[in-house]
Amino acid sequence: MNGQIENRAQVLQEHFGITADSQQFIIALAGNPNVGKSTVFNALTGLRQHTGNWPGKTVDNAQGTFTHHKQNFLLVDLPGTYSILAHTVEEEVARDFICFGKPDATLVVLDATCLERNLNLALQVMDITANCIVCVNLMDEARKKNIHIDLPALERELGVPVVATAARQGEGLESLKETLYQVSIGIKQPSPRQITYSPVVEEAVAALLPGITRLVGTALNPRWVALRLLDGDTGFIEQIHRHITRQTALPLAKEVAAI
Ligand SMILES: Nc1nc2c(ncn2[C@@H]2O[C@H](COP(=O)(O)OP(=O)(O)OP(=O)(O)O)[C@@H](O)[C@H]2O)c(=O)[nH]1
Ligand SMILES: [Mg+2]
Repeated sequence: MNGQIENRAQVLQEHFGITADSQQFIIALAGNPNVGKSTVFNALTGLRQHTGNWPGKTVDNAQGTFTHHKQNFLLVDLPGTYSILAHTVEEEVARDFICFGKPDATLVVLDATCLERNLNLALQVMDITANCIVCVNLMDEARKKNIHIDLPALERELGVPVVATAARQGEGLESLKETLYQVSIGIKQPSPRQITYSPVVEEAVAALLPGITRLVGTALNPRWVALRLLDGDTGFIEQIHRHITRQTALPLAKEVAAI
């Protein structure tokens, strides 16, 4: 059972306290603090939502549903974070959900008025999952400040769908729902730009990839796992151990130690 993730509904229930039915598409909502995630979340889900805490953590959790083309979606509002390298409990929650909750798509909300800073998180999410959509929110504020964003160029550069919104005004939400639908159902297939690191890092990644692929299979993106391991992220090895298989983590740790 190496590398095979447990049944998703069971993982969602046991590890994340989320009850989802097998017909629902699950969307993770990520973004820096204060970019309008909850505004997007509220605009899409209305009153069909409930809030609580992530299991075992004093971090807020909000889940809500919406329907588009008769397809039901479960939207999960993740804590606002600048990164998902798990230096804080919020980052750990966001990373674990994107990695192990296996959402059908991850929506990264960005602030149109400070795009460059916000793109860091989008690039990290794109390293974990191909099913990523970028929502450039606060477009009304950007317009007020005479900030022009070349959305087609951004989409080309990132390799993932980009949707512009002004969520407080309800602008762009139909297009957002349609894009979430198309990516979740597979009509639209993002192909995120992959960052190339220095030759020494790339060589180490290449050395690790076969072993990691053997161990995690398709349960995680092997390149992301290699980069986390090379970064000495021992907490992540523990999470792999917790979420995937008990046999996986130890050989992984040995492979890294051998490099
Ligand atoms: N002008 C404008 N304001 C917005 C827009 N979207 C959200 N806001 C406002 O921005 C502020 C922050 O919005 P939230 O939805 O709470 O942001 P968040 O990302 O959930 O914040 P955290 O959960 O604290 O990380 C609120 O005052 C919103 O009303 C928008 O498109 N335009
Ligand atoms: Mg919020």
